[in-house]
Amino acid sequence: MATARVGYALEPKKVQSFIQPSLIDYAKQHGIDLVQIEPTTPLSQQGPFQCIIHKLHTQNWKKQLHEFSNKHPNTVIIDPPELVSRLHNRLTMLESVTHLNLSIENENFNVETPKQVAVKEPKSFDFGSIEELGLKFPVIAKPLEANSTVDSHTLFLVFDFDGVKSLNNPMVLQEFVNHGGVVFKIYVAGQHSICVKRKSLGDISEEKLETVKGSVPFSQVSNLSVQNGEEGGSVVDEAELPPQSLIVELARALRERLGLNLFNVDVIRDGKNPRRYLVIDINYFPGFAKLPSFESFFTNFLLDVVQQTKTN
Ligand SMILES: O=P(O)(O)O[C@@H]1[C@@H](OP(=O)(O)O)[C@H](OP(=O)(O)O)[C@H](O)[C@H](OP(=O)(O)O)[C@H]1OP(=O)(O)O
Ligand SMILES: Nc1ncnc2c1ncn2[C@@H]1O[C@H](COP(=O)(O)OP(=O)(O)O)[C@@H](O)[C@H]1O
Ligand SMILES: [Mg+2]
Ligand SMILES: [Mg+2]
Repeated sequence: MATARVGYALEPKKVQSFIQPSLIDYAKQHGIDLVQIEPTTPLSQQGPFQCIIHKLHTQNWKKQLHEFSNKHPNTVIIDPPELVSRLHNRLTMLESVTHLNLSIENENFNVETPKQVAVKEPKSFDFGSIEELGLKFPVIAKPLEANSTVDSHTLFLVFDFDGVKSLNNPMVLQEFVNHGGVVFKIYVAGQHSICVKRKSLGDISEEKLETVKGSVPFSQVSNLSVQNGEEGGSVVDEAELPPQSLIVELARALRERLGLNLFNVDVIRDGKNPRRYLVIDINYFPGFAKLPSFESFFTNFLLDVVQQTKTN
């Protein structure tokens, strides 16, 4: 069996967590040679590649990739950097979710995004009321830039104007939706998708809202004793997954809209309306290694890509 060379360009931390010996072995047994790309060595000296997967965003890397792709148009680049970059801003990230037309099978479900607005300078926030922005407290403040840094993952629950003013850096203020403490993560690799459940922020009661002030970074949310305590595990265990047809359709529709193959989508289910789902986050090339049978999940995707290059 001829082997296909698939190059990967990833941060060392990601190589460690993702390119596990079990993945290398499984891929090899199925005819795929996973080859590490050294970003500081010219790409042209490291080929040939049937396919390149990557999660690096430096200008130098993007330039190399562009030049390589022009010279070797048959190498499939998973995925185009200019499309990946839409996920690096929390406003453009969710644009693809608007006006998703679901099929008849799923027509009883609504898939939306929470209301949100960008606030460039929270410190000089001068709106008369949060309602003017089409929002109401509590909101969740997320750094506008989703650029893989620790800061970009530091979120805040915000309960009032003082809370908004306490924030630094451009933020997105997003409606907080009670959802029963469970987030669904739909992982997509080309035509393959899988949904897993994870613990999320607990619901915030009306009584709580009367007593909590300001803003609270996420790491401290459980200190508020919002319903996020020890029972978290069983809440997750007991939650019902979204219907499989909805998962598959959402994965397919977003893959087409985004023009991307490797991503995951964080989805919550409105606690007041079980037919209303909200997409809250989309991540490029997430932690696939956390999935059950991730070796076969990912290798099957690579096999599809390699197969397509042969038939073209
Ligand atoms: O490292 P992991 O396995 O936790 O994966 C992270 C993802 O976790 P998830 O698979 O959704 O549970 C994580 O997803 P969340 O934003 O936490 O929902 C991100 O995709 C993160 O990448 P980045 O820091 O945004 O570039 C991912 O980090 P990298 O693996 O890309 O560093
Ligand atoms: N609009 C929202 N309503 C309720 N909970 C939310 C909302 N947005 C985010 N969360 C909670 O915050 C967590 C992190 O938010 P997310 O947007 O996924 O940021 P990150 O990119 O850092 O993962 C989610 O997994 C969920 O628990
Ligand atoms: Mg997330
Ligand atoms: Mg994210």
